[in-house]
Amino acid sequence: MMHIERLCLIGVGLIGGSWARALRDAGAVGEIIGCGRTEASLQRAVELGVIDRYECDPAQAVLGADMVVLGVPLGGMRGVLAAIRETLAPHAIITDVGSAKGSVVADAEAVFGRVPPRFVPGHPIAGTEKSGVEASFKELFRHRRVILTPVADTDPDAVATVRALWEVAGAEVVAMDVEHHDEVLAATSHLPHVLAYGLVDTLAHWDDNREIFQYAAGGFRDFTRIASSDPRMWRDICLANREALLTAMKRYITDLNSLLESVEQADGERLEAVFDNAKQARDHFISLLEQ
Ligand SMILES: NC(=O)C1=CN([C@@H]2O[C@H](COP(=O)(O)OP(=O)(O)OC[C@H]3O[C@@H](n4cnc5c(N)ncnc54)[C@H](O)[C@@H]3O)[C@@H](O)[C@H]2O)C=CC1
Ligand SMILES: O=C(O)C(=O)Cc1ccc(O)cc1
Repeated sequence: MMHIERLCLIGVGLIGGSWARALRDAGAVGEIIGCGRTEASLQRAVELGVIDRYECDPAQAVLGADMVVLGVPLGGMRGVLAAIRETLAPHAIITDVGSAKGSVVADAEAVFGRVPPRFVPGHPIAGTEKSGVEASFKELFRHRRVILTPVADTDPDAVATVRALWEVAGAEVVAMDVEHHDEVLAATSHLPHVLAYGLVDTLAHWDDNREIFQYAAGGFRDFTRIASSDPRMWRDICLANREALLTAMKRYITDLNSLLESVEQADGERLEAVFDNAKQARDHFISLLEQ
């Protein structure tokens, strides 16, 4: 099995913490050094056994590391890369878990002049609406997909190592190009989060006493769970994947306007046709997920 002697995790939260737990559980790592902004949460990560020790300065944290995982929000990636540039070991593999990939690739280019060959951009398509190391758990990536988006110069050995470490955590790894990743995720993840936040915000403005929320059924709860996600993280994702998100939002608005027309015109046939098509598409993809 793949073994990493010293792993440095910068940003010890839900995603980085869950991966660290899974790697440790499988015996795939020797030592895990954490790094973050708040000492109290790093201390907690040590108590939980997620990391062995921590450093508050990223430049110190990466010293001697064979692998560096960037588990910070997208808005923090560039600063962290700049901070570790001088002290990173030449053989070290770097990867990240950010929800958009074009922005991380641009950050690496800005800091290093080009994407370093041993930098493997990655994105686990798994998570929850919770944040922080307390919410992390080792099974998070089991039977979930992880997308790696290597660029032309990325070292195939580094890709193979990152792939093997996700597989240790139970994930299924696929490779995709950066632009395609950002378009697909804008449609399937970033747009739904914007819609959930937007809907809850609209209803909250509508009724300042929040009375209507008392009468919300299960469907409302299902639809809006993701509006409990971390607002700063989602601000960063929307800004990082602006172009693709804009395209997805415009498409959705066009279709929503057409639904509005159907309601306005009391066009039951058209409403039913849209709902029927949506139900078939969803039932199909859910059945694929459950296979
Ligand atoms: N939450 C989710 O469901 C998923 C999140 N992601 C991505 O994973 C990354 C991390 O997300 P989570 O683990 O959910 O967040 P989190 O909030 O649980 O963890 C992030 C950690 O990074 C630390 N941090 C923030 N800025 C930092 C900086 N400049 N330097 C060092 N540490 C810093 C925070 O204190 C926190 O401990 C984000 O880029 C996000 O887009 C990817 C897949 C799923
Ligand atoms: O909470 C949920 O269901 C999510 O959708 C989690 C999630 C958040 C961000 C990602 O980039 C990937 C997955």
